[in-house]
Amino acid sequence: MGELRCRSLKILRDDELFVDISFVIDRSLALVGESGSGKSLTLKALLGMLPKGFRVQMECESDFALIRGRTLGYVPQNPFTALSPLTKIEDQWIVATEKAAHMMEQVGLDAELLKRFPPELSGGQLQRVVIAMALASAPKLLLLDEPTTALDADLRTVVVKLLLELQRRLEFKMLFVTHDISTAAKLCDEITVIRSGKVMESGAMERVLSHPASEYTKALIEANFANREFRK
Ligand SMILES: Nc1ncnc2c1ncn2[C@@H]1O[C@H](COP(=O)(O)OP(=O)(O)OP(=O)(O)O)[C@@H](O)[C@H]1O
Repeated sequence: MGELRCRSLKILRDDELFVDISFVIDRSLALVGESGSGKSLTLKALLGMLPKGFRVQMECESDFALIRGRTLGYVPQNPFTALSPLTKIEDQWIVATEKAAHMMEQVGLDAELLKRFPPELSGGQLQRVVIAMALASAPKLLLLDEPTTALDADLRTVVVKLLLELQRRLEFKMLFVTHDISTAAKLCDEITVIRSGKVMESGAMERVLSHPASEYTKALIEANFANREFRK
């Protein structure tokens, strides 16, 4: 599968330009930036889910079309709010329902959990359910919106390991949107740093983390790794 190359992705509302970036996703790209930098808008633009009043101008090339629920899987930010608490999980499974039990097993869950209501599952289990749902249509690209920030550090590590293992098995690309550089570093090969809707720098994860080209990236890395056990 070839790369997804977005030479230009612009998001506007009236004449105001919110996002104006370019990026390439080969295997896995982390789009990193502070709150309000335009990460969620970018994901929503790719998914065709921009809020009312916003429009996108996109020049992207890939050997697959971008279709939500088919070639694009989406893992939202918070597993606790992603599903309705009052409906059994099996009744919230919309795409590829025949694969629900199989996908639950793929993410290491007992298919019996499909019969439960979301509040009867732990945060980690819920996150796995949401990932299983997103992968049920065998997407070419999985879009992840800070999927681990609502989880504690141990669970975050488990989810990252699971995603890497699933990627090896199922061969999808990942676009991981986050302000958490340490998790991004564990999950992605490459990184694009954005600020106020503009690219500050991009490149191989290791290179950018060890030799950031911009002061902004340097500060972001330092803030991120302060009080962390990472870099061991
Ligand atoms: N529905 C909306 N209406 C008006 N402005 C919006 C809307 N959604 C986003 N914005 C604005 O667009 C900019 C980018 O927002 P976006 O949600 O993409 O940021 P983000 O990088 O995902 O932030 P966070 O990490 O806090 O989720 C911000 O200035 C935000 O205020």
